[in-house]
Amino acid sequence: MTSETTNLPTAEQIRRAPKVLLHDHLDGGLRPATIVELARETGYDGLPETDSEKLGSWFREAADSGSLERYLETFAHTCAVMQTRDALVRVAAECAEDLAADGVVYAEVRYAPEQHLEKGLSLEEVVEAVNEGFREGERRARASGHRIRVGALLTAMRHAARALEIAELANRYRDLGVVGFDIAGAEAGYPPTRHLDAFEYLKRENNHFTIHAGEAFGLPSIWQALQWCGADRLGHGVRIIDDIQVDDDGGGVKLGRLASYVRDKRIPLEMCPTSNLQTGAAPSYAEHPIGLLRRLQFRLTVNTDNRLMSGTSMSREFEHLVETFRYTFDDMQWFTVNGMKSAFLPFDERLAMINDVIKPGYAELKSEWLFPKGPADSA
Ligand SMILES: O=c1[nH]cnc2c1ncn2[C@H]1C[C@H](O)[C@@H](CO)O1
Ligand SMILES: [Zn+2]
Repeated sequence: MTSETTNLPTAEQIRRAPKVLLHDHLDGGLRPATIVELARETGYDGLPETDSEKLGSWFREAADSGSLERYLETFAHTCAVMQTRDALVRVAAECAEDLAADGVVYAEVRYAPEQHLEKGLSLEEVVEAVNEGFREGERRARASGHRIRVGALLTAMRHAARALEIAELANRYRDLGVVGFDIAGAEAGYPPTRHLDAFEYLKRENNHFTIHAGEAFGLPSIWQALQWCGADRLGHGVRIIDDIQVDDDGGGVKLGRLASYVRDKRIPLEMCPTSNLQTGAAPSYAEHPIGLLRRLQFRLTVNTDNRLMSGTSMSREFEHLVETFRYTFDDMQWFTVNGMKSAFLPFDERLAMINDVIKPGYAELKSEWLFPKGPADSA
């Protein structure tokens, strides 16, 4: 039987659906073949594998450790091959191309400029190379029939002490390809308040930022990110589940003060399900807090985090969710509109993306069941 209610999105439809991505790391999304080539070109001899297929598997397995700290160790290899202007342009262009081919129409891609200075580039040269790559990738995507816009988020590493400098850099390149700021890296032992000066500076400049919080560490990290630092969004934020009580029979749900605040204020949560399984932040897709948080109507978005380390894509994240929770096109559209509402893009552009790109895209997909494919379609 085919009806709208039983018609779950297929993998092919999920790929064609317009998608919005707010949490994706540039140094976590390289093509394995590109890493191998760049290592050869730049003389980096530290790769654990030089066959691109084996290298891809190595990243997925090494990152699948149950610990954020071990997960983060794998980035030494990607950052090692991203130290020249040409390498950064290439990696950024391929990132935009790959996302567009996967049906992403708007993406905010983050990276830490301070991790790309080993061969003498300045912070400004790093930002300009990445921006150039994104523009090139957008052009190539258009040439192959896809439309995408990519904005950069500049990340400061939370164990380091350059956050204010990176925040100033983000502000200098505002309206020039950089749409906001973030902090990332090991969470335990490095609370966001260590970088309060950077966040206060950005607030004074009316600029936007998200903070990785509530991934490897729980509620105190989320609380600090919101109430001390003033984050616009939370990177992950899955541990907000620790402030929600569910009755044994699953019937009653009680939100604590912090969870209520997050929901009431519509704080966007950048969910990255597969990454959370790898770092141990969630035990399985079925038990991932996204299921409950979606039912409770938190402002949730779906993201990839690190496509290379997690062997994922936006489409694959949605495939897992459709399979696990039987999400429909309406659910997919809800996540996607949430993403667009939460983007660091001017309001008029967000609205136009929602009304002129996202909603028509889902309307088209939702109507396909009415027009079953015939033999002519496979010709
Ligand atoms: O999920 C994450 N949590 C904290 N830090 C992360 C995560 N994914 C990537 N990073 C780090 C490693 C990268 O080198 C850095 C900048 O993209 O951000
Ligand atoms: Zn992340």
